[in-house]
Amino acid sequence: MPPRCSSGPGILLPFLYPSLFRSTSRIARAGITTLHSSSSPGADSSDDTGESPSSLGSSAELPKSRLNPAPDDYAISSFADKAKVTIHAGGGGHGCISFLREAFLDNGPANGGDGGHGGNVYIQAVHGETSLHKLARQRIIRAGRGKTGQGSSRAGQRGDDYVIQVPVGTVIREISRVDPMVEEHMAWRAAREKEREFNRMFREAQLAATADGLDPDEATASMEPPENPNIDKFVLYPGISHMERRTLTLPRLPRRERLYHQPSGPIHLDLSSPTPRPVLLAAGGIGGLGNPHFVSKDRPRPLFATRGEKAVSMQLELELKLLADVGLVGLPNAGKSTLLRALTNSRARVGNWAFTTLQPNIGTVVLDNHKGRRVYAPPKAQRPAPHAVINDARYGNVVIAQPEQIGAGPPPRTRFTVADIPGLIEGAHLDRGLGMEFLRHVERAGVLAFVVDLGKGDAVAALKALWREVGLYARMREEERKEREVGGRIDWEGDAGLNQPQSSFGPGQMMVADFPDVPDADEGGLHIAAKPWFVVATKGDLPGTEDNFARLKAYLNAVTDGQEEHPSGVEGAWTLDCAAIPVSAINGHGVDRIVNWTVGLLDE
Ligand SMILES: Nc1nc2c(ncn2[C@@H]2O[C@H](COP(=O)(O)OP(=O)(O)OP(=O)(O)O)[C@@H](O)[C@H]2O)c(=O)[nH]1
Ligand SMILES: [Mg+2]
Repeated sequence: MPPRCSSGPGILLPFLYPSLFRSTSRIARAGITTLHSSSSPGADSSDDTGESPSSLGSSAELPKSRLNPAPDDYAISSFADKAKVTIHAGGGGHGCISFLREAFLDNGPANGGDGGHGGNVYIQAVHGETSLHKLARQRIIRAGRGKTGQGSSRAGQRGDDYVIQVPVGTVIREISRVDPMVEEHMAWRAAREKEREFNRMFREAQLAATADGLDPDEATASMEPPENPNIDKFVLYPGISHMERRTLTLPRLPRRERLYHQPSGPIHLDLSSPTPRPVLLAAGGIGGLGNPHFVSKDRPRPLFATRGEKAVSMQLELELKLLADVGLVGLPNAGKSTLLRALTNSRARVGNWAFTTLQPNIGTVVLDNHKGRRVYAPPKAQRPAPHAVINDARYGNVVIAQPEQIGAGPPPRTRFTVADIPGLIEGAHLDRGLGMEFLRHVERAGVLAFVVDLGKGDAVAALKALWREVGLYARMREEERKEREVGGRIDWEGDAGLNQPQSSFGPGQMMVADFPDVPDADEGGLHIAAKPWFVVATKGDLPGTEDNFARLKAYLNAVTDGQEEHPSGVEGAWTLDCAAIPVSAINGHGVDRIVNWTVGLLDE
């Protein structure tokens, strides 16, 4: 069979099984030579060395190198993809009770300052953050409390806001919330009810006494009135006596507008793109009013001020779904981490046993020389069109942009990220092994790369097993999503292209993107199966793997041609060009072709 990939400049001939390649490809591939290729001499060039690939032997016989490291040669990453945090917005500071005192002025006017407002807690998704481990350790987050007002009409300082910075791709769910204002309001209603009941009984007792010819005041003297229901909302002058406190007539609380509106719960945020402005989670309490606010003709020297509002606190669950461009999916010990090391500068742990990788690793494939200049610019014809129209009923008829509005096409891709997750085993979707925990990281990858070990059994069976797990997981997630009531989907559009005027949003206010709804979940796992994918047939250097690769290749050709169904069994899954790329990651062979193929799929 002729080679499947086009042999343009920059693409080297398949090094391992040249006879198995076709000459045409349905997807135009960008011809890119990575820096890694130059740093891994001999890559894709077994002809140069004259060495037969099959004679390279197993990893044990190979000299130790960056791609065949000792088990202890790896970088420990402090990574956490889940965190539970309790956030406390800052309470408002109390108002101050104070009077002007000056020489020759004994009883000056009230001059207590207002309390400061409490700080808010915001969340913001930013590039640069990669893990939730700091939050997982921190566990409790408090915004600053508003300071109490001071004499001489000095207002208290506002509490400091707290902005939680999370990686892009974090999903935030509210588990529980305590809103003291709601509790206070309920207590106030109960106290007011008590007061009304007392007033009714008091009136009845007085009427009864008058009817019996008794002194009504004497008859009701023993009846003790309940405390003013508003008493808890005021700070009283410290020198006030118990009796004064009982007889104090407190004014109605003035109505006050909140500066920031507490978002109603339960909060569910999906920060799948960087948030240009922080999203408000918990609003701080309003500061109390100083005693000058209560001065009146009858009450020239108010001996009280109001308390600052207590603020809301809530428990949140954060879950990070890494947003890598490519997700490596494979059975344990297939060679995923070695491949990641070969593709990127990652120092993921490699070992000849299952479950070497316990946490996801992310690596970046750099396609330029770090200075913006591409090592190899893809031909213009292969670049994606500068405009795109999604004409799909599920998304509505969304016209993204017209070419004349954009002018030039998108800037050429300079890098992409690869996620290596722990190996999957049969039943991973049922939480066997470590797989399911980490499958969510590939859920959002643009392209899936199935890493299949050619030296270990039938590659087709391995691929089908992997797809089965991924497909079942996808279905499970969709059912989960269906069950969960998604209150509101928050997304951010950046500063441009908003349907709502920017000015209508105050700083830190929540903004619901004017996107069409997420397509309904009832797709039978299509949200993963519709992604472009390919197979990395690794350990091609091992002897006797050629037949296995040939079978895999034939099977994938049949899937592409529609003679075989998609390995996940999902109807309508992506089968445009199902490729298998043979590599020997441990020798750095075939890595360029993976980069090349991936860029083609990502830019599609
Ligand atoms: N001969 C050969 N051995 C390889 C190749 N790639 C990986 N290996 C070996 O296979 C073993 C497993 O490699 P890993 O990269 O740790 O495999 P993994 O898929 O990340 O494994 P888990 O993290 O356990 O899922 C190691 O001993 C590697 O040296 C290859 O291309 N050729
Ligand atoms: Mg690994």
